[in-house]
Formats: sequence, structure tokens, C-alpha cells
Amino acid sequence: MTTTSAPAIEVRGLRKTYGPVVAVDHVDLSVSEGEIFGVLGPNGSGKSTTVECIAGLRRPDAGTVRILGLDPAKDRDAVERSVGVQLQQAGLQPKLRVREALDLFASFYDDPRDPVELADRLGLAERMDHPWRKLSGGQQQRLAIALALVGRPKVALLDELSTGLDPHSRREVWELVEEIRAEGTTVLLVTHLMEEAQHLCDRIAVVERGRVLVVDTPEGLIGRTAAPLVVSFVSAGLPDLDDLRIVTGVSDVMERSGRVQVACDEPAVLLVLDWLRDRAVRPDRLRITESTLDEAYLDLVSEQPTGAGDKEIVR
Ligand SMILES: Nc1ncnc2c1ncn2[C@@H]1O[C@H](COP(=O)(O)OP(=O)(O)OP(=O)(O)O)[C@@H](O)[C@H]1O
Repeated sequence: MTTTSAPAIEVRGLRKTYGPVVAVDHVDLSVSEGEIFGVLGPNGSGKSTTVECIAGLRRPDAGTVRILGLDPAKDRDAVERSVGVQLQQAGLQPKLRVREALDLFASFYDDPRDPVELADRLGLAERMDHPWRKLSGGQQQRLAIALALVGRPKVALLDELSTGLDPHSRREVWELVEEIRAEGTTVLLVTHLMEEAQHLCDRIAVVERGRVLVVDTPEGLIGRTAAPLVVSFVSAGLPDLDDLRIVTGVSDVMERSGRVQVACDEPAVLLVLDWLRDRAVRPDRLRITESTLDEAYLDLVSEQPTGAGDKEIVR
């Protein structure tokens, strides 16, 4: 996504330590207005700390954060009016009922969404009189999303958006996120779900050990892998597959439940088919598919030795 307007979120040289632990180490991020920007990374890589610094909930040790041009440490009221935050720990008063929580949060804003309609969208309509602590984990998660979005924020910071949600609820939440983006909301999304990142995000930052390894589109990240394609087929009477591993451009050959999967680059697809023809192997149910973000992510984070953040690549 390209835009000429100022970034909705701009982070420069962000650093945050907890005693001896360097949680965030010189992070730069720039999120355009109207973008859905994902942050992926292993547990403990500093994603939540980064979000909390952007939201003004933690004070950085160094660096600058601007959100809608505001400094979250100084312009607290203005940031609170324009930014919706969903944190991993909602931290609500246990006896607060769903309706009370939604009404309370809605009352902070000039033009809130209708709490009843939002609760309905998030499958909470029948839980309006339940206290927060008696909700299931997934219902608490949906309430946290509702509270982040009830104020029609210009920027939504969503930390682990759909953790604990069943697949159906997850799809509904994705639709809601796409809808708020269509209305102009910028979304920063922390997730461990590759499918979610691939489905929703315009660009993704992959972080590890508090540093940004790479920022790219989902397609761009997949394109960075050594093997962006997978040729798969079933066949009776296969010759020795070890031979296939040494074809130029092939990086992996696996056999799973009788289906052979060959991970390779684009030029290697024809070489693999030639290899099969030369050995009179007929590939049945032949499929050529793109690698997933999952594979691209695993390639990236496992390939990085200690201090790999030095090789920062930002598009
Ligand atoms: N309040 C805190 N006090 C001390 N250390 C903390 C605190 N919060 C986080 N940390 C440490 O900072 C590092 C980054 O944590 P953070 O929660 O930001 O990571 P994360 O990428 O969001 O992890 P996860 O995917 O598990 O949620 C970790 O080593 C964590 O143990």
C-alpha cells in the first residue's frame, strides 16, 4: 500500500528494557494510514512491549513513538480518544458485566459505535448481563476486541487478536477488522496465526529478540523463501527420491501419506517434471502450490543466528 500522507504510526529507535532483559532493541516501524500491519515473532520477542510503548502504556528507554502525529507519553488524552487498544490481559474488574463494560467504554468517546450492535457482531448479545469473570476465554477475548473498537478509533492496536477464538468467531473478527479498515481505521495487529497474517495484513514485520528482521508484504515474505513453490503428486512405483533432492532448485523432498511434496524454486518446476518423465513416473493428482507464510516465517526466524537483527532488511 502506498500513500503520501504522514504515517499513522512511526516508531524510531525504540528500546525498552526490564532490568537486564532487553525486550525491544532499536525497533523502527512505519505504518501507513489505513494499513493493516502485522507483527509476527516468537514468544518473548518484544511484540507486546512494542505495542504497549506505542499505546503510551510503557515508557521507552530510548527512541521516539508518534501515533497520528502525537507523542503517546505526552498527549495522553488525545491518544486515548483516537486509539483503541486490545491487550493480551484485558484487566477488567471481575464483576463488571458485558453491557456495563461496553457502555462505560462507549461513554469515553464522542461518536461511539452502538454497543448492542457491536456485541451482536461479536456474538456477545446473549452474554450482555454476564460478569466479565464468568465469560469463557473466547468470550473475554471478543469483549476485549469490542472494547478496543467501540470508540471508532482512528488507530486500533490489537495484541493477539484471535487467540482462543474458534474458527467461526475468528472469521467474523477478521471481517470486522476488514470493515473498520474500509472505514479508514489503521490497524496494528500482533498475531501468532500465519493464516490470519496472510489473510488480513498488507505488510508484516517479523521480529526476533526485540529486533525487526524484515518488513514486507505476505507475498514478499513468501517470495523470499528458497522454495516458494511446492510440487506435489501421488504415484505408484516411485524411484529413489534421494535423486530428486539433488535437482537444481529443489530444497526439500518429503513423502506424507503417499503424497510426495517437492519444495523448490520456480525454474525447478520443469526440471522436477522432466525428472519424473525421464524415469517414466506418472504423477497423479499433480498440484503446484505456493509455499505458505508459515514456511516463510519458519525459514526466517530459524535462519537468524544471534545478533541477526543487524542484517535489517526493510522494504
Ligand atoms: N513486565 C515485565 N517485567 C519484566 N520482564 C518483562 C515484562 N514484560 C515482558 N518482559 C520480558 O520482555 C521480553 C519481551 O516480552 P513481550 O511480552 O514484549 O514479548 P512478546 O513478543 O509479546 O511475547 P508473546 O508472544 O509470548 O506474547 C520477554 O523476555 C519478557 O519476559
